[in-house]
Amino acid sequence: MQLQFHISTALRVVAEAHVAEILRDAGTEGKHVKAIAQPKNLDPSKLARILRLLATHHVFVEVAPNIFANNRLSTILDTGKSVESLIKHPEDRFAGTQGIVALLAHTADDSFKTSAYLPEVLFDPAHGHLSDPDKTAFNRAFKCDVPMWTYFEAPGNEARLGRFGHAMDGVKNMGRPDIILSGFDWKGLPKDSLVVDVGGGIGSQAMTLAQHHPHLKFVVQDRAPVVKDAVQFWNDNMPGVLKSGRVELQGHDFFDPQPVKNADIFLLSLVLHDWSDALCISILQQLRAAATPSTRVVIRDNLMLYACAEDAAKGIPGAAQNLPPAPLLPNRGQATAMPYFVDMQMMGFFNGMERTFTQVKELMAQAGWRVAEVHHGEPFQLSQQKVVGVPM
Ligand SMILES: C[S@@+](CC[C@H](N)C(=O)[O-])C[C@H]1O[C@@H](n2cnc3c(N)ncnc32)[C@H](O)[C@@H]1O
Repeated sequence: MQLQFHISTALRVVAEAHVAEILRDAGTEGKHVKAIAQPKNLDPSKLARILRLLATHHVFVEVAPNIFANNRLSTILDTGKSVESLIKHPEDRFAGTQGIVALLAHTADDSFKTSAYLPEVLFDPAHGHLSDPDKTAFNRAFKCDVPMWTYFEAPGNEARLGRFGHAMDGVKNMGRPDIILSGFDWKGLPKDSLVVDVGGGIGSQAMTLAQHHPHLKFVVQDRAPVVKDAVQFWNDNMPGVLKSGRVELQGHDFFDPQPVKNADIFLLSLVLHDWSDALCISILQQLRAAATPSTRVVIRDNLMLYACAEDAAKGIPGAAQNLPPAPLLPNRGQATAMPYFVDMQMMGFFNGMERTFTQVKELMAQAGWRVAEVHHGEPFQLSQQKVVGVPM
């Protein structure tokens, strides 16, 4: 188990060497590793060992000594672009893709390096108990003293910032891409209801909602440089929608007063898990201050379960869950380990965390929101849970 990290390294190498794209037309016969290594000038004998580790895990096939072919798992690494264009225009590598390779590259690079430094931070008497977003394992790994978001926006890190935006689209496409549609009655909202996607990234979730619910309007807010990247994403996928005004992209820092005062819904999708409790309360308070009596907040994050039984909060529609019988673990064990991995990422990147329902409910109460509804969804889908709040 303790050596599994080499798989992350190997996956990053093959993704950045465009191996799946090089092998696309080679079919089941495959190609010699010398030809695979050539476009990115890698040492063929080293690349062969990396590919062999992956083939041992059924990603790629070694069809004959040093000859490798794609298989079903390795084709997930194919961006669909030509090797020539990937090499000539690395800045466009993820544009128009499903973001899954961007997600893999982000986690095998940013997350992996960060995770390696987590023990150093946890055992540091000065930093181990802090929850500041600039005193993290990420800060140690990348030798910087600003939060990850600020670091990504610094000159020279454009590729990391762009990759992160597409990686969020990858998070969506890795599971059921329309998971945002379930667990809240978007259809039942009156015509022209305004959904504000706060910290919406390039707008992956808002786009799914906009495509399925033409009666809704959207403001997608994020940090200014992210919003700049979002323009192309919307123009490519929903041409004309920005021009029509149905969707607006807005640079906004969610720690500042919320400028939209007539929102029907404030959506916080995968936002609160990035922050400590105190900072989550600040974000929720800004939304509460801008809410009308009928505004609702929809929080989409993983709702964590203990690895043992816990009394679920009673009296709230949807809060109680059907748990599996023993000897299965109450949280279904390794089969649902993904949110626990994501939790480690949040700890390393931001001093953030994935929370239990009770923890989310308490944060909301401290910011003036009452939980009205909870949706747990299907057990094996990542980040699908939704908690709906109304002003207290
Ligand atoms: C984990 S991503 C989630 C993106 C999107 N909501 C989704 O579900 O795909 C968190 C987002 O929060 C944004 N963010 C971070 N700090 C912010 C701030 N102070 N104000 C607004 N957005 C911020 C990041 O740029 C990033 O796009």
